[in-house]
Amino acid sequence: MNQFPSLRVRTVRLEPGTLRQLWRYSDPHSPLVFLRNGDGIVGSGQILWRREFFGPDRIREAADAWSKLTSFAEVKDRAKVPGSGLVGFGAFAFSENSQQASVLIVPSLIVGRRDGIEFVTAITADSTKPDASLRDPAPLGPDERAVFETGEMDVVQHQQAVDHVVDLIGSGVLSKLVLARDLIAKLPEWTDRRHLIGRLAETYPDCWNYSVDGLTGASPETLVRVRGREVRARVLAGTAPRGLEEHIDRDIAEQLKSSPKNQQEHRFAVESALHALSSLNDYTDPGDSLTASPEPFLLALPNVWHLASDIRGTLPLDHTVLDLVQALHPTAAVGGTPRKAALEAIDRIEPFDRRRYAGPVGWIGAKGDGEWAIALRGAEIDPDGTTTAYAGGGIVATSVAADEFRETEWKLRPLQDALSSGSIDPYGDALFTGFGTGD
Ligand SMILES: C=C(O[C@H]1C=CC=C(C(=O)O)[C@@H]1O)C(=O)O
Repeated sequence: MNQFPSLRVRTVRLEPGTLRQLWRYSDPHSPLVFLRNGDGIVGSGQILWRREFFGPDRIREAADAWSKLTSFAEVKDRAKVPGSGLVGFGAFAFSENSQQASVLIVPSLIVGRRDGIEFVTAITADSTKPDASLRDPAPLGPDERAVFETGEMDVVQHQQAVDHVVDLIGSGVLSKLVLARDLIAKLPEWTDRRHLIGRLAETYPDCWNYSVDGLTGASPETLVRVRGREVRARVLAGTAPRGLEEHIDRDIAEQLKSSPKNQQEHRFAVESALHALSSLNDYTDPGDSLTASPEPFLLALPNVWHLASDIRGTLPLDHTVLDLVQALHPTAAVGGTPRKAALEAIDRIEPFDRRRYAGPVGWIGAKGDGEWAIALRGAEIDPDGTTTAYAGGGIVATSVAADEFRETEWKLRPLQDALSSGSIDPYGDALFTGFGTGD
């Protein structure tokens, strides 16, 4: 594959209402999907360009490679909405020490929808004319389910690790650390993976339904999105389960909102995002201000409540969304505070490579715009069907190990339900009268 082929790109608009559920247009075995509320983009056809990146400079190198590739591209875009024109799908490893490749991928065909505008993008790398006609999605194949088993960290190891982190925090080395655990399953190779995405999209429509290079899930957290010069991020930290009965559910939400432990966990995450974004821009121009929600609000998902804060800012001149991804990753919603000490401790304490769990997943456009989620509530699904799901939680000084384990169970539900037998029941047995004693 030529390192930097001269891509020819054509986007045409479709008659509104032409497209079916977008995930159906993806490849059954290697879906490329980035959707929310039914809008977004799906790649298929041939992989025209794929680059892998490793190590501490993986995001910067990807940004450089993307800017070279786009400088050679000829783009005719008749839709001009986010996701139309030339787009690269990407997923980055959480840790600079990961063995897992971070990737940027350009497929030959992209189908998308945004605010009622539907489009097809065709791309060629051999100087032939791109044919932007819509192809029917492949018929759905087998829908096999998988059952999860304990991964590298069982309940006892997890609780010991939480206690250890609480001790580290007590000794003043850290203020917060996000500790994760894993589950393993085997999805039969012949399974049509679109079923999994379809179920996630149906149950968690407000989340980013993503699938890039085997990394698949439904994440509620926007790392960063850029449209023109407008920058948005949504920081999540602080979690409680949903209650089945309305009054219990409301009580749980109120307890979450007034919980000093969760508020503290949340504050660290917001501060880390604001610090990263302000490091790129001096915001001396009043039109370029950086603002965050004055206080966290409650975000309801089918399986959990979160404390959430929205951040708005302006893209510094001559920057792209990947520059912001590079600055932000990892926020203290998935790493910790202080960042460096937390990352070293995560590498030491977790007995597995996070791979791309909790890393940035999303897309970048030819002009440097794009949408990136944090790859949460998901799994790495290898080509042979080996599936590793991950979930973590923020540990602070007052964390209690048993509560932290339960929290990872709620967070594993989206993927477990979508992959295991039986119909999806996002509430499941999450009928609680409280959410722990960690305050
Ligand atoms: C690390 C995860 O969630 C993060 C995002 C929201 C709430 C979190 C928390 O309450 O700990 C985590 O910071 C995960 O889902 O694996």
